[in-house]
Amino acid sequence: MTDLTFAVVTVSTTCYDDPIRDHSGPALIKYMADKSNNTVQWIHLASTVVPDNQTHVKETLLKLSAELHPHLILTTGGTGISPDDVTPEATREVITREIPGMSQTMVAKSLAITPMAMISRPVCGIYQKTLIINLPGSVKGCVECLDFVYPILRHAIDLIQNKRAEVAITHSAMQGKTTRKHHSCGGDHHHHVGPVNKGERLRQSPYPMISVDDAMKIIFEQANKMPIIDKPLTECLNYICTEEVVAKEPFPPFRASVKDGYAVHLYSDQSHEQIYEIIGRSDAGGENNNIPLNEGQCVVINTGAKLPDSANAVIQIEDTQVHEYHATKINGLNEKSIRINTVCSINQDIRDIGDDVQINELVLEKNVSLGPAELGLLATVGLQSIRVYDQPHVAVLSTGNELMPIDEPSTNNGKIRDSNKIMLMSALKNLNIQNIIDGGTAKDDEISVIQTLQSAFELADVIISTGGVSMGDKDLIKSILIEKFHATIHFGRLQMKPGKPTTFATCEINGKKKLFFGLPGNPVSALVSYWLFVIPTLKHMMGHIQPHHPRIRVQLNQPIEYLDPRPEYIRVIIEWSTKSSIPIASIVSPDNQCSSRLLSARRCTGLACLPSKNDVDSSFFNTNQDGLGQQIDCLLLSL
Ligand SMILES: Nc1nc2c(c(=O)[nH]1)N[C@H]1C(S)=C(S)[C@@H](COP(=O)(O)OP(=O)(O)OC[C@H]3O[C@@H](n4cnc5c(N)ncnc54)[C@H](O)[C@@H]3O)O[C@H]1N2
Ligand code: MOO
Repeated sequence: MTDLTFAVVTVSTTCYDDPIRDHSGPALIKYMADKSNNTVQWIHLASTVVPDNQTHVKETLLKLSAELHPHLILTTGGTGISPDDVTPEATREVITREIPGMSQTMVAKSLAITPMAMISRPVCGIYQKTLIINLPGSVKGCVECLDFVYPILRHAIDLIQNKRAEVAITHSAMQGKTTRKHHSCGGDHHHHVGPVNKGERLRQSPYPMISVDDAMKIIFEQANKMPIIDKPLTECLNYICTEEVVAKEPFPPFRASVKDGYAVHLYSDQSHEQIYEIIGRSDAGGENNNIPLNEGQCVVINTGAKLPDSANAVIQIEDTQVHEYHATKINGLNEKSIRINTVCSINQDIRDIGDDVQINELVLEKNVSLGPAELGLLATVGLQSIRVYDQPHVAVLSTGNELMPIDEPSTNNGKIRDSNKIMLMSALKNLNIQNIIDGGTAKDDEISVIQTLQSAFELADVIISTGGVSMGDKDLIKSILIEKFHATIHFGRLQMKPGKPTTFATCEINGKKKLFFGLPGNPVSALVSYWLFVIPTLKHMMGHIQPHHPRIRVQLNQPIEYLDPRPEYIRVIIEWSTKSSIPIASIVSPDNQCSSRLLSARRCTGLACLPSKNDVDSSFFNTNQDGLGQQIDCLLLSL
């Protein structure tokens, strides 16, 4: 299986203004995904939307090639003949070798479908080791044209990469002969190194902005349940059990007294005077307590003690009085006989064998969280260990030269205390994660980031980092993940506020799949992303059947007057009261919920979900005169 990487650039001013309108980019990604099979796996590294601007397109192509080194870049749009169509010109500025045959094939084959192909000007060529292909802008056109050239793509890439073995195999397959030294495909077996514009920076994120729901789906496709292990009951609190448990023994295992009092053998004649002779005692856990009783005899008994087989009722001490005393104490008491002051019935205050748990009764369903009651129950029926989903090892690491440990005194040299580390490690403790690893702090240089990531990957199944995922030239996480750890970045930008640069990647280290959450550095963004994505993922891995936060309807305590283009997750404190039929959500620090301001998360118990301003009409802002705000959905984080 060969992994080949590709990126997609949509060239369209309209889509640049409103990326949701880009359908061609996603169609190309889908086409390539569908082409993955057991010999080639197409890995989508990045997508971006740029306006019809020659410099912009050129810079994007240069930076994508230089930073991500994809095998292939597909552009869609801007290949026509209107003044705005500049993709071919921009591409020509980038490529160092043109492949006219590919462009001619696309035009020739398209002509059989539409005469419009006459005015399409795609350019295909090579920059460094990346093959760049211009495709038309329409969904149908771009997919059709890609399909025309797809049959030679793999071979072209092998040639560009100078993969001699693969090239030879293709040739022999094509020509029905053994390996040839020379061939006629026009490929150059010596790879071409073009100039790298080191000084230039990508001015737009190459990562498409995807929705929170899509992000969640992607994560859940990648996150596998943990292996099942057998664990001693004493270590199983909050684990999810994977087996159904049926009682192998009854509880109580003997007839037991429900009260402190007397175990009696009742007179069969109800009219008999209710005086009972005390002939011994049965203590809880005591031995030799099966004293034979005749009618009118009893033993002193305590709650939970085994009843003599011949006892047929228990009378609580409150319903008796001493009738006669011994001169001295026997077994701690000097009572000789008692009178019962109440009407008794057979079997009263006796727990029969199996009254609480019958033999073969289901005591625990599968996939249940093991809380105190469940563990007590399992102990009751004699289990010492149980099969549960294991927990992942989770590492938390910070990035940034500005960070100093929390026990450092204040300085005036641009340093701040690392609050994210303690915040996220505590959040994991709250989730009852047992194996939390302090993954250290990476400086803003390649070597430090690589070393920190390497050790976190070795120690943990899930890695949570904060910082270094946005657009700064010191934001190294994504490129290092791709280049040094061959990670797949599943997404690198989200339609949410806060938390836009939240990144999710997977990679394989020592034969094991690792999940990487690159949370933004801003503390509130990090915490909101942790709540939204990391908690459900970890719960899912640990076997929770309902890993997602409950979604409830709340009424805001004050009206929202502005909305952001990104759906926003505002921090609220949910107040439940009998006065209102709907919980009231008080916005925490309503005047300033900026993502660096952790005060806006203080005591927060919910994330109220404000819609994007593009998804509502003006009626959203019409609230009642009662001073309260809109009714909206809210994720319940805790009570
Ligand atoms: N040109 C652009 N700049 C930024 C964008 C953008 O789209 N274009 N996005 C902004 C958004 S939104 C966020 S959120 C931040 C996230 O940036 P990073 O994840 O790369 O994080 P850093 O730049 O490393 O740090 C951001 C901020 O957080 C502080 N920080 C970092 N780590 C910690 C920590 N462990 N404890 C406390 N505080 C921490 C750091 O000092 C910075 O102030 O990017 C925007 N920029
Ligand atoms: O998305 Mo950022 O997280 O707004 O500050």
